[in-house]
Amino acid sequence: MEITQKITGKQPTQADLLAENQALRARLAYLIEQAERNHSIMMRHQAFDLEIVGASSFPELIGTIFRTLPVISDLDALTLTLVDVDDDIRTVMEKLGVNFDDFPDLVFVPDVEGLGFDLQPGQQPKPQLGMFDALKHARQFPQPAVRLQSVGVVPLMRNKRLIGSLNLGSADPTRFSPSLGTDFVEHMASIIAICLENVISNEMLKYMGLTDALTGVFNRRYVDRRLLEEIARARRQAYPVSFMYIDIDHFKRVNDTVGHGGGDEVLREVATRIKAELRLSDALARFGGEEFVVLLIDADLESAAYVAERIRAGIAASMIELSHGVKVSITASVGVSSLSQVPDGGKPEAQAAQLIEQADEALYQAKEGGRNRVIRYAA
Ligand SMILES: Nc1nc2c(ncn2[C@@H]2O[C@H](COP(=O)(O)OP(=O)(O)OP(=O)(O)O)[C@@H](O)[C@H]2O)c(=O)[nH]1
Repeated sequence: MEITQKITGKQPTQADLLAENQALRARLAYLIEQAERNHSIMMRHQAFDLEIVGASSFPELIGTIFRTLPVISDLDALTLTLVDVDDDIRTVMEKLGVNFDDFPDLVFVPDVEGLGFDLQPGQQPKPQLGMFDALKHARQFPQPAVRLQSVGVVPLMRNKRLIGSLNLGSADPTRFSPSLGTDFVEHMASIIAICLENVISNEMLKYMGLTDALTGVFNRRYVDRRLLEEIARARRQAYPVSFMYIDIDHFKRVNDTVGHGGGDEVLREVATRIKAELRLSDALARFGGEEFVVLLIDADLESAAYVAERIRAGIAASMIELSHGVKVSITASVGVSSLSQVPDGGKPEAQAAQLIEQADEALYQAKEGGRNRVIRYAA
């Protein structure tokens, strides 16, 4: 009101006051709307933060990020790049059953240079906001669904270590401009980085607890647990489950000839040869010593024995060359059993024990029968 008076030098009319009042009301309504929108964005981001903090596995976390963040942040593209030295993350996750085909927007690079930040010694990389450049951003956005115009590539840092980048894309050219403040995206990236590091560490621990350190295949704990799950599932869905006991013949002699280190190399090679004959759904484990077991899903005794024969032949097919050049000839005996041979009814624990016992019994017969052979359990 005062302003109107000063400028014009005359008393405002009622119409002036009304117009001004209306303008102020409109401005107020706009500000309220803005505040409500910001509040709603904040609430959605808070809910998102809670959701990702609560994720208990790698696929759950990645799935939540890809599903939720583009919606609450109104993005046309969202991808995540992770530094994966020596493919460790990928290998472990695949072992734990993660299917990376489910996450086409998850990109791995072998080193921090692959992230494309301008890395200066002693300085933390900064978010890069600006126009989309198909050449420069091809790695971050391998297959954008829409024509991107502007992007934000935000570093993911943990304890001053660059672990990846969060890549935000928009079809709006003004969305990510270099002059835009980066506090918000940096905050978001820091929470995502913490969650990623936690979940990856947990998955690594889980993996170590379920695998055999020497050969990298599963251990007994894993098979015991998986067997119970599969027996329960096989009962519900009525598909066959079979089990195989594989024992290297005269392994003591191998150790005596090539030493314990040489014996370890043989164990690793045997694991590789067994794996080459298996399907992704089968589980290979080392039960300790020179014994391996395989849990075959959706395979009856007949087909399990067929796979067992291929494994036996694969182990015996060629000599194993050790790192110091010595070659050793190896054979293995195999016992096979199938859940269909286990009496129905009983508890899954009892059925699992019986399935293992029957394969062990068949293995014993294979050894007795002269080794280097496959025997099916016969009641
Ligand atoms: N190198 C190596 N040897 C192992 C490991 N665990 C067990 N062994 C050896 O595996 C051998 C198993 O020997 P036995 O159980 O007597 O059986 P075998 O000599 O394979 O004879 P058959 O099974 O009857 O054909 C022993 O010499 C163990 O020391 C391991 O992790 N590394």
